[in-house]
Amino acid sequence: MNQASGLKQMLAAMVGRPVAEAGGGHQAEGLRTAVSTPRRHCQTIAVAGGKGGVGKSTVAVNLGVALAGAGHEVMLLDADIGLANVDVMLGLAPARHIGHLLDGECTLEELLLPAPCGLQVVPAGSGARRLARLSHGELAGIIRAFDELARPPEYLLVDTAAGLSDSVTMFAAAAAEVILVVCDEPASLTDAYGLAKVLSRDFGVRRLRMVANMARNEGDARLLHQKLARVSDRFLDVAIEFCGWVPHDERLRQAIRRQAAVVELWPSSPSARAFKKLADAVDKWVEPGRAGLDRISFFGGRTAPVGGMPG
Ligand SMILES: Nc1ncnc2c1ncn2[C@@H]1O[C@H](COP(=O)(O)OP(=O)(O)OP(=O)(O)O)[C@@H](O)[C@H]1O
Repeated sequence: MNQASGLKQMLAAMVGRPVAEAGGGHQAEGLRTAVSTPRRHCQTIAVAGGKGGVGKSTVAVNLGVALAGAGHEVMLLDADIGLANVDVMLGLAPARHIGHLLDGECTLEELLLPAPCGLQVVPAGSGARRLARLSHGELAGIIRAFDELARPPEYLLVDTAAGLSDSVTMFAAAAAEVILVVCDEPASLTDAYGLAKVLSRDFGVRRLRMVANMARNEGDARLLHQKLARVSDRFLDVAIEFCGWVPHDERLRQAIRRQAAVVELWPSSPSARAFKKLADAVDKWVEPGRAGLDRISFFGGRTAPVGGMPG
């Protein structure tokens, strides 16, 4: 079995199964989970983009703080495992990280770090080579751990790594929604297209959202979206919807240097206003197909593909 079909079968095998039956691989067996109680609906949104440096973590952090500031319960999983930066961006000092969860040394709830406006962060851990090379079973174990939260949040944001690794595709495919963060650079567009291609072709994802980051104005942001959507409409079986834009903003850089969310530090700055608008838009997303879902599942009702992995 090649690696890709192993991943695909892992996803297919896990849809809808209780944790005990998930078969997430022996590496994930050490996961300790908290006692679960009845759960509420949770919207899971992966923030991805393919290319490094386009602003994925910036969008994930500030969207998270904006949603939390609007009164929602929000968790942010730093899924750039092994190269954590959400905790650094928010000036948090995690004592434990995902590696401890995988080793069965703590529950997911014990990992949660309080961040501004009530946001809760699941830190990724940094500098351990082992964390950068997690197996499918371990990645699946992380995803399944959220099913067992005693108190699921309203929103779970997942900040994915750069590239097209299994970790990126698995976390993105497991989320109910994926935001592609794109900026006006050829490599950002081609990498976002590459990710859209893998998610649609190999994981059956039929809708993605796009946020234009570091745009000059809404017109430019929409043009960028049109460039991506035109190609994806022609060659891929996935709709890429425009869902907002964030201007290039020096205040945002200053906030990052101060290890704070611009939304909290300078709420009236252009980027903070854009993040609040984005949070409003996200809060209006309707999920008719998934209405009534009563548990956190990255899989959120999306079926994984069956049969052979396309070449
Ligand atoms: N709208 C913006 N205005 C100004 N600077 C920005 C904006 N968005 C992001 N940046 C800057 O771009 C840099 C990269 O951002 P960020 O770390 O969020 O990217 P990333 O896509 O998560 O990168 P990686 O994949 O390497 O983790 C940061 O220094 C950040 O300050």
